[in-house]
Amino acid sequence: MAVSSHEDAVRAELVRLAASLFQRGYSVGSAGNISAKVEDGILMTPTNSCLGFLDAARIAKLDPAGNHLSGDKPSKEVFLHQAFYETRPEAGAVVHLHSTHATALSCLADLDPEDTIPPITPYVVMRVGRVPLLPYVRPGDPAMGDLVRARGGRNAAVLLANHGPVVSGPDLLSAVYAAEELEETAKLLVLLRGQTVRHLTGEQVADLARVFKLKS
Ligand SMILES: O=C(O)[C@@H](O)C(=O)COP(=O)(O)O
Ligand SMILES: [Zn+2]
Repeated sequence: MAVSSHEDAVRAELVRLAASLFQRGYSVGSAGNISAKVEDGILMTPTNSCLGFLDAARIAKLDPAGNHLSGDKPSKEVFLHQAFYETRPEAGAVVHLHSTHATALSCLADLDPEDTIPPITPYVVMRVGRVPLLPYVRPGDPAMGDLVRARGGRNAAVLLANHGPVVSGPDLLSAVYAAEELEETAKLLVLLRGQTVRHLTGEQVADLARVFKLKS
């Protein structure tokens, strides 16, 4: 199958960024999966692959309807990724990790399901936005796609209960940066648990949204 130079570049970028996430401990073993749109479909990490050691030529390719076209068998979370692309036309990439602190937050029984990552710093507002908690379903369950669709594309990122974060962005680099920012903020929130925390006010969040033209 002929591969465009744009697709070649996206494959190379996916391998590079996934390895960087792995090397810095944002993923371990074969946890996590990443996808990115190309002209005629979606590239997705193969199921059971390690983000640290991807082979660009073996990355799975799906058509826009989600049918497997080439490469290794795609991640079992294909429904999750597809639901982001369906509900957020501006999404060009989706990153799912089991990064430690965001996953720790996803296991807390007293988390606000509408606002799991409250606005404690401007950058998390700018990069990630509001992050709801989606109820637990088994990894790979098509119901995960329905849960994402039920949010109607309002959120660039979600936390999967007792599982981990999922972040979308206009391109791979933006989605990876947002996933990193979400994890770092989750770390701060875990560190700050039990302390009285000053959150940004609604006005401060609105000011960021206005100045940086944020959608969610
Ligand atoms: O937690 C899981 O099992 C998946 O969500 C995951 O992170 C890795 O699954 P594959 O992408 O199918 O390897
Ligand atoms: Zn997972």
